[in-house]
Amino acid sequence: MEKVFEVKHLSYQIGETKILKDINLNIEKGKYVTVVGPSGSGKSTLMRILASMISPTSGDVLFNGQPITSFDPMQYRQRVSYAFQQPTLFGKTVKDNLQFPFEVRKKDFDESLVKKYLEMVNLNESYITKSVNDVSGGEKQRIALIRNLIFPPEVLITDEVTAGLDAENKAIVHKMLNEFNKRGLTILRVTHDETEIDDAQNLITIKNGEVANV
Ligand SMILES: Nc1ncnc2c1ncn2[C@@H]1O[C@H](COP(=O)(O)OP(=O)(O)OP(=O)(O)O)[C@@H](O)[C@H]1O
Repeated sequence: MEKVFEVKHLSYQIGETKILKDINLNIEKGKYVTVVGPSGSGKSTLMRILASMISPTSGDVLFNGQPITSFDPMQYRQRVSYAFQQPTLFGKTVKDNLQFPFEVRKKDFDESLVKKYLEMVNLNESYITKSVNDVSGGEKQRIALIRNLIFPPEVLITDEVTAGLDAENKAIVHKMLNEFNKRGLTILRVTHDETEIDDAQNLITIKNGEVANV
């Protein structure tokens, strides 16, 4: 199997505090990997490193066989997309957010495509013109998620993106992500959700900054 990520002897520390300790792991292309572990164990830190938002103190991360440091950050972000634990919407309207993926790619806004994505996460087309102040936390999460997917990346990292959703909307997000995964998207999902953990095909457990299983 082809590896999308190879993590070798990766450590991360802040001052004297060791947050990640000698992490070694491979992520295979096309997998749906679930990352679990106690609060504060280092899951988000590891995901932020894979998303190239922070650099490890030591060790290497290869993306498609190349060090992630060798990629242009803007290009890398289009290939490896990170959906935050607490998403923020920027600008004034939902449209400002969903236009952004087109702007960074210098493409014309495609309203019908955006409407299709909104529908996928159970939001009707009227959301396009809504003010960012008038959408709920769970709606924000779903809008931020589709912002990551309008132009599908090669890898999607989701950090507890279903945490604030009710059962119906959780199921909708699961279905959407499963479909993207079936079409080839590699997904790394951080979660504390028992159902998501029970359903997981590939589990990575992080404990005290270390991989507890591979
Ligand atoms: N910028 C920072 N400065 C100081 N400590 C930090 C920083 N970032 C993370 N930490 C610490 O590193 C440890 C790991 O944090 P991290 O967010 O990676 O954990 P997590 O496993 O994702 O937790 P949770 O499940 O609660 O989201 C925690 O003890 C946290 O307090």
